[in-house]
Amino acid sequence: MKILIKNGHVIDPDTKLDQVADVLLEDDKIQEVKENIKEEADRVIDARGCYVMPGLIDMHVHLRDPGLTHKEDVFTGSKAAARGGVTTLVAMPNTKPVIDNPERLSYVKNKATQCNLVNVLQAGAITQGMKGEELSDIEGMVRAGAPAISEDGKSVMNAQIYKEAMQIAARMNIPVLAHCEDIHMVNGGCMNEDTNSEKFGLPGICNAVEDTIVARDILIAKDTGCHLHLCHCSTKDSEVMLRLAKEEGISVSGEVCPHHFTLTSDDIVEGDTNYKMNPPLRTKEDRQALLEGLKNDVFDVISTDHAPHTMVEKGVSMKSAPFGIVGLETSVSLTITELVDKGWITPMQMAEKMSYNPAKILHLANKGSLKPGKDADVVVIDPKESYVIDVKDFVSKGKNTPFHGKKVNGKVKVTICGGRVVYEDK
Ligand SMILES: NC(=O)N[C@@H](CC(=O)O)C(=O)O
Ligand SMILES: [Zn+2]
Repeated sequence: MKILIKNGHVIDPDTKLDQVADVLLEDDKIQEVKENIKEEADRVIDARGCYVMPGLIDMHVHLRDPGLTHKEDVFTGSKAAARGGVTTLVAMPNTKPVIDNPERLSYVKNKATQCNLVNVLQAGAITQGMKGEELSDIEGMVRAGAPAISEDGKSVMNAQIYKEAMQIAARMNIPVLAHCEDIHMVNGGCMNEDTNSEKFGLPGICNAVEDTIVARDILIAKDTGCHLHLCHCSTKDSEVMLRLAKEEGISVSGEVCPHHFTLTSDDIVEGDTNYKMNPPLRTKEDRQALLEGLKNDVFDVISTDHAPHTMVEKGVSMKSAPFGIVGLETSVSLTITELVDKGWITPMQMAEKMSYNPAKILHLANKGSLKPGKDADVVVIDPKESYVIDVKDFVSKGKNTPFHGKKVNGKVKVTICGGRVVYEDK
């Protein structure tokens, strides 16, 4: 099976190629990338005017499987990923039960194999049941295929337990994906603590909730030598600390989610729980720092934190609704509209942050690259096509997004995973 992608703007951070060229895929590998490939192919894709990038890698997805499949499951989540140009995703372990042992990890792996759409990698929980008390079988889960460990949804509040986990992660050569939040300081907060929370009369979440744990986690990573990846950074001081840690040579990376670089708490529509996520939308100053940090490559990764919830669950007050919004089907458009079109990042940086860097952090040697011999995971994106985001078009079970009705530029046209077309915009 040969697929020839013709005349696209090929953007490959691995080879630094950034020009119009053709890409030939043979079976599940990249065969050749150059101008004017003459080869016969089973399928020819006209990519004129489109970016052709290595398939996107989303390091932060909640698939909700097992146990919470009314919100999402491996199949619907994989379909949403494919529609978003994502060919590899890391699923977080805050499921029911929590994925804290090799058997549960294999359940997700097997289900993903049956779905046969995108590459689903499952992160293992750091502590048993995510209770923060006893370490889970980290070695066993890594042997069963976990590319990382994470307690996402929470921080491991006991620093000694976290240190032991980081020592194991360092030994096993896997990153720790850190959700930074001092739970004692949240104190019932449901949005950022600022003039808007005062105006709405809602309890706030201060920046220190995130910042204190970012500082702590960087210092424990320094001590143990493990790679620390900071999930969903939202504050200006997270950017400062990540920058300083990198300057000091500590092995650390950080991600920003589209909602945090697009919106601030000023955008919150009173009572609309689609604006409730954790960490919360922050202030203009925080957003500005995130944009600068993305531009200057302090932040290595754009991930979605795709967090589906049902309308019923979300259809309550700001105080009692669960935190989280979906992201898989809007991240490419928001990244192009808010970052590329406004000059914050180049298309090459987009490919780095959405594919190449995640592959490096997760040690996925055959991904995030269009070099011949690498996996035939490719996304074709029309950066100029504009459209209005409509939750009715989502294939995810989750419709919880504040971006319904937003006009955006940039549309995923074709997603190819392992040499097979897994999504096509028609
Ligand atoms: N981000 C969120 O608001 N919610 C996530 C948890 C998380 O990513 O921290 C979820 O699982 O719903
Ligand atoms: Zn989180």
